[in-house]
Amino acid sequence: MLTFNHVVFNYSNQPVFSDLNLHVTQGEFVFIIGKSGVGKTSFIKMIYMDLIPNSGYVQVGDYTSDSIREKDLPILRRKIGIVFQDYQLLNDRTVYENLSFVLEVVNTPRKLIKRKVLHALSDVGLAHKQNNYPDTLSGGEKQRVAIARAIINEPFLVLADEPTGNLDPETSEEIIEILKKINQRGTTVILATHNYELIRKVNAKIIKIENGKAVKVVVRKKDEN
Ligand SMILES: Nc1ncnc2c1ncn2[C@@H]1O[C@H](COP(=O)(O)OP(=O)(O)OP(=O)(O)O)[C@@H](O)[C@H]1O
Repeated sequence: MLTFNHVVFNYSNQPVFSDLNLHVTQGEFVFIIGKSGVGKTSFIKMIYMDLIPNSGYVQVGDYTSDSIREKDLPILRRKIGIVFQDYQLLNDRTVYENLSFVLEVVNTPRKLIKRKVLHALSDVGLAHKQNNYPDTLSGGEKQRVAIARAIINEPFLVLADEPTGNLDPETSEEIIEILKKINQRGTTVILATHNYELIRKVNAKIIKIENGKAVKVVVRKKDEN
């Protein structure tokens, strides 16, 4: 489903990945950890092919970074849901409109839009806030709207870049629970964080980025003795 094969990546004069290799299969929950500046955001951007390796390749579903065509990028990105630390909601649109917008741009019939928006909002427990504007929501609620937006096109993969970075520990746990629920339906979830507390809360594969490479990590879970 996702492969990084001998990926080398540098910004103009900043080396980031020297030989990154990893494989994720459909349905996995994967944490990408590593200290600040190690390249977690760059890693996520390589998955939706906003960044392309200098050498090696990234394969995502049916697409490979060294052969993907410009016109295929929107098709790939429609199949991937992305959640950011700062939510990236449209503040001049209601919660409903933030979600319906995503479906309108792909010409979804109006009747289906309503059904899908309400379904996605009830998945994150926010159907009752559909007419609110983002600035009337808490940080946790904003992130739940962002997750609803990410899953509305039924992606095979959800990428979350530090999704709990602006949230308190309890709210962070709620966000992780929602992502777990999405994962249990078969959607692959890849979550990048430097919050090592989070990783004890889910039975997940943990990959640490270190010195430009990916290293698998085994962590004892909180509920294990
Ligand atoms: N557009 C850019 N141009 C040049 N260097 C960049 C650019 N974006 C990031 N970098 C550098 O590349 C390295 C990796 O950055 P990246 O944002 O991927 O790390 P990160 O692990 O996500 O960090 P954080 O946890 O602090 O967000 C850092 O040293 C950063 O300064």
